[in-house]
Amino acid sequence: MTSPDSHRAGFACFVGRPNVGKSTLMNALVGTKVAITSSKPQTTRRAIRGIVHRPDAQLVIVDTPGLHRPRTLLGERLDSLVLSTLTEVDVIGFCLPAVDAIGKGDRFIADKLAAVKKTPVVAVVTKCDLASREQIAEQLLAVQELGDFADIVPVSAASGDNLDTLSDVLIRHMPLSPPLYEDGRLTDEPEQVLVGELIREAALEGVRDELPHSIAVVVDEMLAREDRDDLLDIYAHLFVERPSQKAIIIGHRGERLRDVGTRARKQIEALLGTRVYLDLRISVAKDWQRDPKQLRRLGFFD
Ligand SMILES: Nc1nc2c(ncn2[C@@H]2O[C@H](COP(=O)(O)OP(=O)(O)OP(=O)(O)O)[C@@H](O)[C@H]2O)c(=O)[nH]1
Repeated sequence: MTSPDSHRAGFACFVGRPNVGKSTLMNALVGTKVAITSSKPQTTRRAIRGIVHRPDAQLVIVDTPGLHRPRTLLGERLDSLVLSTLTEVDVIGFCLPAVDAIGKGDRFIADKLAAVKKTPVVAVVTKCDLASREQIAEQLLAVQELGDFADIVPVSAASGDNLDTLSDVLIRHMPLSPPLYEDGRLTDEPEQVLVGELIREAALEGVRDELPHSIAVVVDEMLAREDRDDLLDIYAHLFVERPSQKAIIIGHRGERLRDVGTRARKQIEALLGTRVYLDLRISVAKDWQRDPKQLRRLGFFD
């Protein structure tokens, strides 16, 4: 047993270009599915936390959206969210896939990180299961050239390789502190937000490239069915920006939307451990990404 005075606890976040494996890595560290993943870039829009509980330490992970150059109002908000997150954590994990050559996007982020002087940065070389030993070795050298990192750790979220080492390294940067959250909690994200993310994930499956950024989900209500303790009624709205997108989501005779609802419901039931009735509506919120009022309504302002 670790003595209470040597217990460490604190916050870490992962940054990196879209699609470098941040969400998958956080899920693998925490050991359950708390952030959504998909092969489409920029699926993460909220700081979702997962918590790694160990006898000697508690590591609270804040998952940040991909840091990228702002294009829309939504993009700008994401970036300011990322930058404020960076100064509030104890350590930053900068994710770079083993298989991609370091490019402009990575340098852009490295420059931003260099400006956040207070927070130590650990470079995490991700997706090592896809790379040869030589490729990994070369990438480690290339990453070393990219910036001044406290450590460089190669990992694979898919195979689980080196995840314990990564936790150790991140925890080394945590202050001495008793646990910040009660034992057994994996996430402090309100259930409603997680439910919304699962619906969005189901809606994103199989849609074309331009659509992902146009989909937002608002969970209006989650209520236990009267006289039943095994059934939860969930009322949610899917928002898209244009009528043509609405038609795509609905599909032929509503088949696609029904399918989205079924897949989302199964995921939600698995998450909450109860049966769920999901009432899913779809609406057009014209150009919501560029409209501050709509953004607020859809939950992108605090
Ligand atoms: N083979 C392999 N694939 C991985 C690994 N980690 C992530 N991936 C895949 O890479 C893709 C992107 O992963 P995400 O975790 O969604 O990436 P992200 O950086 O969170 O992406 P954004 O939310 O867009 O910022 C998904 O298809 C994952 O399955 C890994 O360790 N090995």
